[in-house]
Amino acid sequence: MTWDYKYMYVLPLASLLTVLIAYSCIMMVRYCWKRAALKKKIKTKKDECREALERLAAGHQETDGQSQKSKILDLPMEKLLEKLISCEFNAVDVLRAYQQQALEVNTELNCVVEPIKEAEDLANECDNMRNRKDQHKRPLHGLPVSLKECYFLKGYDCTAGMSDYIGKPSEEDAVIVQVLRKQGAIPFVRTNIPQTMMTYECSNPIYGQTLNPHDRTRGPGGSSGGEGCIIGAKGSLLGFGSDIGGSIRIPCHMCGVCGLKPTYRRLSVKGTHELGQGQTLINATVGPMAQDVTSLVIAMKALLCDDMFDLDPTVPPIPFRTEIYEKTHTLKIGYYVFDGYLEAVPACKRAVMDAKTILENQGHKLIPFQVPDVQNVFTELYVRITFGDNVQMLLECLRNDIIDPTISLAVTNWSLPKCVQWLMSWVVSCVYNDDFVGKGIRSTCKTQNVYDWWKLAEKLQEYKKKFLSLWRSLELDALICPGFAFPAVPNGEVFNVLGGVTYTTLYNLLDYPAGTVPVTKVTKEDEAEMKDYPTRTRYERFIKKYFSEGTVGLPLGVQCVGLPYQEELVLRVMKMVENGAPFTVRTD
Ligand SMILES: CCCCCC/C=C\CCCCCCCC(=O)NCCO
Repeated sequence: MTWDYKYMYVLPLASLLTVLIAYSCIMMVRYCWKRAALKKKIKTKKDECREALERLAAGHQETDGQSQKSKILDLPMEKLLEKLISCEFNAVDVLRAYQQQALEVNTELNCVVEPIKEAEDLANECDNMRNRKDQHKRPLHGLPVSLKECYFLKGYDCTAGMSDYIGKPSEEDAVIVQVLRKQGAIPFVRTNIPQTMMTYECSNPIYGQTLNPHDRTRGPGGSSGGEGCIIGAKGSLLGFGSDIGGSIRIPCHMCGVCGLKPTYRRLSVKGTHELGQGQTLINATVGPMAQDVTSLVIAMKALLCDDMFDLDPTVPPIPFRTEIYEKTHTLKIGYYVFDGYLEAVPACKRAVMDAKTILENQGHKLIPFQVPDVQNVFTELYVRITFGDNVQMLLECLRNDIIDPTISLAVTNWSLPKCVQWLMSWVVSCVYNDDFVGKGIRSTCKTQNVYDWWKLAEKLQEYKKKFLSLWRSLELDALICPGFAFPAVPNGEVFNVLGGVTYTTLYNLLDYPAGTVPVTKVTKEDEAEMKDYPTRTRYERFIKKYFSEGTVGLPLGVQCVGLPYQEELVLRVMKMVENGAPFTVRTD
């Protein structure tokens, strides 16, 4: 028998193949095993939160019906506080009324992540204080407040919708939470967020999707969507959100509530979950959200106190300047209805024009304002900075996670090799007939080294300088502009209209305080005007589709903007707009 040389390769090849198959099988099993473990981890967390809510609901069934409930829920925050401080109402009764209301609205809207179990003890402590008559010293005595899930709370997981953070409870409360407690407030529920908090569709694989209180087929906005929703549905009077691109203002606009994004560090950000805290050019801020402007003022007054300045010495010790808020002199206010990139829909433009009339009727001078270079500023500065690590940090956090469908397209794109992303970005630019997304994608892979980063920081400074000199040349005190480019977006569709964020991101980039106040609602006439909305680009076509029908009655806000550290002036403008347009929070 002779050895056939052609067989000399068979054995090694067969062995190699066997090893490859075995390796693939092992990897597959490992992947499936990891995936199953991940699903279990998420389910366990979900079950824990659901059970906590059920326990709270069961507790309420056992307690007697509350005669005072509707009396409590009908009061605006200012009046409720008066009754709590004067001991006309018990903190425990008020807490129970709001717990019940939150549970009720949550059944349909899914805005609450979990209840805060310490609330009951705090309420009892409040009621015990009345013997010592100490309650007068605490401006938020007995007030239940809701918190976006990203605030650290001792003993609670702070996940931002990412399973990597499940089972890692915070060791300490956020500074804001500590100060709120010292001032008498009772944190009572934690509210939902989008996965990563870097989009405005409020959905994640752990807690699910939150719906808009005015139309369940649409979203509440985000990322503080749970807050917008619970306050808009009257399940909370005061809540706290965070904002690096509009996350306080977008849900306020879409849910018909008020909110303030202060200048960075006017309030302490210590103890809040943020991806990429090493990025310090554009910073996330925290701020209050409420049913009316007076409640925001009460919250700011209470928070800007020595306790906050002691607990976080990076916060400038500037107490709330009531004299600025209460001044009555005539203001010069700029306004615009179009920022130069995506046309706001007619309803959102009208909201600004309504606010303009309201302010003019109060004697103020309004002049047109033109935002310089907004599209370029978004792609070349905002995206390049906020995703300046080539999105590494975000991808690392999501590496072993289940990705929510609302962000999966972005995450898939970012996971591709850079050269493929580069090619894709040009395809996208052509298909969309719009350079916004394409440029945005290219921007996330542009920064290579410290030199690039410094150049970017310089460009940001230049833009800030340009904007300020325009502001100064017009001698403005404040600005008003659309709360957003459109009202609440149909569920699952935010990605198709992402371009709307230029209206809000601008004021994060500039670090100007900006607040959103509801002004009006979409009318039939606004909708009819959508027939002339442009359809040149993909975003425009989607906007036309989503907002030409089914939007009547949706809330619309305007943004009021001031120079850095002028929160009191911004609140004054918001209050004046609110006075002329009493918007009642409505739930259908
Ligand atoms: C993970 C999905 C990202 C999609 C890519 C979007 C690029 C830019 C859009 C910015 C959108 C900003 C929305 C609001 C973010 C915000 O303010 N978050 C609060 C964090 O505290």
